[in-house]
Amino acid sequence: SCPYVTATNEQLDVPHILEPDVQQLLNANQPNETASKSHHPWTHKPDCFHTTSTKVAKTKYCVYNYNRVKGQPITIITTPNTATNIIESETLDEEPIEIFISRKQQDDWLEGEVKPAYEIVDMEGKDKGVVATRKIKKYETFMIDTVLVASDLDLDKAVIRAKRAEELALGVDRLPDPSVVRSLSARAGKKKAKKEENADKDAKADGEGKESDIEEAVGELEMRVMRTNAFGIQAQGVGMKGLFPEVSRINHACNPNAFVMFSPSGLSVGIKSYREIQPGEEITISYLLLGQKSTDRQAGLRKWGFKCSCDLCSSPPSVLAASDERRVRISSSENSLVDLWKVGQVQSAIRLAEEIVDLMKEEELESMLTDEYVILARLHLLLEEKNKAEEYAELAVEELKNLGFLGVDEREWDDWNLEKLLKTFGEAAAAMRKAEQ
Ligand SMILES: C[S@@+](CC[C@H](N)C(=O)[O-])C[C@H]1O[C@@H](n2cnc3c(N)ncnc32)[C@H](O)[C@@H]1O
Repeated sequence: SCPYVTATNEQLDVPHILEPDVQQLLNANQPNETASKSHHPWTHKPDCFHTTSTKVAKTKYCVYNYNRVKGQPITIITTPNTATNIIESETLDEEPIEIFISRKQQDDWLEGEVKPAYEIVDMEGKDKGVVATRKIKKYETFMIDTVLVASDLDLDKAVIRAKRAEELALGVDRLPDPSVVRSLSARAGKKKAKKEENADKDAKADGEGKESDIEEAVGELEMRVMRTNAFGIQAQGVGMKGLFPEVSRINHACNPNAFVMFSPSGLSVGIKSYREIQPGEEITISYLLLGQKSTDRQAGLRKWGFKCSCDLCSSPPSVLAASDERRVRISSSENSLVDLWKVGQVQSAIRLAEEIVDLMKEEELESMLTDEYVILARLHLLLEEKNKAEEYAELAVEELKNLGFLGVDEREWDDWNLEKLLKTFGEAAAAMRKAEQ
């Protein structure tokens, strides 16, 4: 299988370099002839419905259920075309473990040599969260998860809410264990607790308190779970909301200790640590692009419907202000750097890039450094300082390896040199090309 993975919460535009390989992988598989004869390979007859909004083109959507050969089942709500693309690419049966961890690690995992790294626990003010049960090494991939419910983003505009809720509920019903989804709802948990409390009271006061148990409309609970716990994914180029049973329990932090990598199909994810994590420490990822200042982060998280209480956001005002100042300086310096480059002030651009590197380190934004290293390599090349350029290229490649962007096969790491790096990379290279024009 394809060893490459991509990430969303990085600044680098890695998917670009990966595209040819991913394409190869997808084209290698022949269309499934039997798919049209019955509802095979789906486990149930797809339940289809149409656009209700007059503002968008009339489109057919269906609820598809599939029991994987390996791994967990999946519900997909999308157009027949997208569903066919997904099933024909055979990505539904990809082996996430082969994508995210090396052969050696796989053997250790399968032989039970690697202890489970985390557990899901109650978390003050955040319902549940994930904490480490052992030391997690820096850059270790310690969690692998596969999407259980995937729902086309276009549905939101195309179909009225009640219909979406009804179809979502049907899709969840058709899973072998619908409670995996339903138990993700914070309110479901509370409602259950309340019910038990009331049952107690009932026993004592003969039926009192029953009125507090108001029934919800069909699918409301599932809609809430998708809103709170699902993440954005891309499957066959289509934007979807994806519900990953375990990853969905990881809370957000603005300075997280872990991050998400997506498999080429977008349907599996690996969670990898940015730094060493101690037993008992909460595992966090960022729901946002890294590097933003606090007001922008809070605005971004409002869409998720919560106010962030992570360590950085709860730090004293002076600490938060200092962090914001550094972050604002990083982004304004990045702009100035491009301007300096444009007018050929290479020395000044280098000084600015070095300053950005220092600021990113101070802000513990090491995962954003690759771009800066690529820029520094290019700038030094302009001054014909080949050795310096190669030094920075090595730093960039090291960072990419650590973050998992170069895949898990160590044999493929060696041919990453300055030339290949500059040819293939990425957002930094594109920005520079623009500046050079
Ligand atoms: C993807 S879920 C994470 C798991 C969730 N705590 C649970 O028990 O299902 C996202 C929700 O967790 C809570 N949450 C996550 N990160 C948070 C943070 N930094 N501060 C406050 N609440 C947070 C919010 O309620 C948010 O809507």
